[in-house]
Amino acid sequence: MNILDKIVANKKKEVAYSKNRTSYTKLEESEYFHRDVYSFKDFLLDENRTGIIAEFKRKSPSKGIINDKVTVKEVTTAYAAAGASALSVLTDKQFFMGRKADVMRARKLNTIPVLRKDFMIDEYQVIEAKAIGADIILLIAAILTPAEIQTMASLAKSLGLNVLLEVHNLEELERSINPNLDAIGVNNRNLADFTVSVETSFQLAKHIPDEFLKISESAISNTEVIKQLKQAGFNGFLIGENFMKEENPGAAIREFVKGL
Ligand SMILES: O=P(O)(O)OC[C@@H](O)[C@@H](O)c1c[nH]c2ccccc12
Repeated sequence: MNILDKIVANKKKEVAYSKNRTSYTKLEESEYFHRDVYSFKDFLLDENRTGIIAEFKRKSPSKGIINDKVTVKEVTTAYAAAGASALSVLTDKQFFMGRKADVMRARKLNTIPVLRKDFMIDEYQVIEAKAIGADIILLIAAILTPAEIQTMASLAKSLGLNVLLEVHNLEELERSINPNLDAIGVNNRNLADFTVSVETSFQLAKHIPDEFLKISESAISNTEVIKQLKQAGFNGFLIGENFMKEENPGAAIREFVKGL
């Protein structure tokens, strides 16, 4: 079994457990369920912001522990203050050391969009994303059928959430695209074997229709690449490790944005 299969197998169990523990009714009673959602597009295209979607990630299957010493509060507020257009917060526990409470905390402390970063396989998680305060959900083409993407994306839209579809190649892009998506993210990391190449973004850019926001995800470690990605038509840049690997991720993003 490759890592993605393991993650999905574990996620199925986790979702079954959550469904048992917290009913749909309970989720809909959450204080965050009834609220205005921040528009991903407005913040990404805001000239006063950087287009960076800055990620809070303690651990990953490819790198192991990245940083388990910092708090959601210090990191996410520093990201936002440095001009991040959105925050990405991992909620997968087993493989990324994330928690749903991390999204709730990021939501409470910040006034920019929050992406719930997880492996969505069930509509329950979409409702849950809204209930914990997320504005954006991630749908990963590699683990979902086109029909599942369609169903989860339209549910998300009906709740006012923004939808980011993640693809890794042209085949995934072509089979998965549908009008309920707001943004297409090209993952430069192959989730099945962890190899990384920003070339993936450059290659796929021209195949993404202009009505969607274009995001380049993973392995972005310098501002030169961002300039090139902008030239190629990208509006957003999802960066995790490059900031999180530092003792002070807030200082790292502040330094980084000076180069933009
Ligand atoms: O830490 P990086 O290389 O900057 O990557 C961030 C982000 O793109 C990566 O964490 C990611 C992209 N797609 C995902 C799907 C699930 C979990 C994590 C991810």
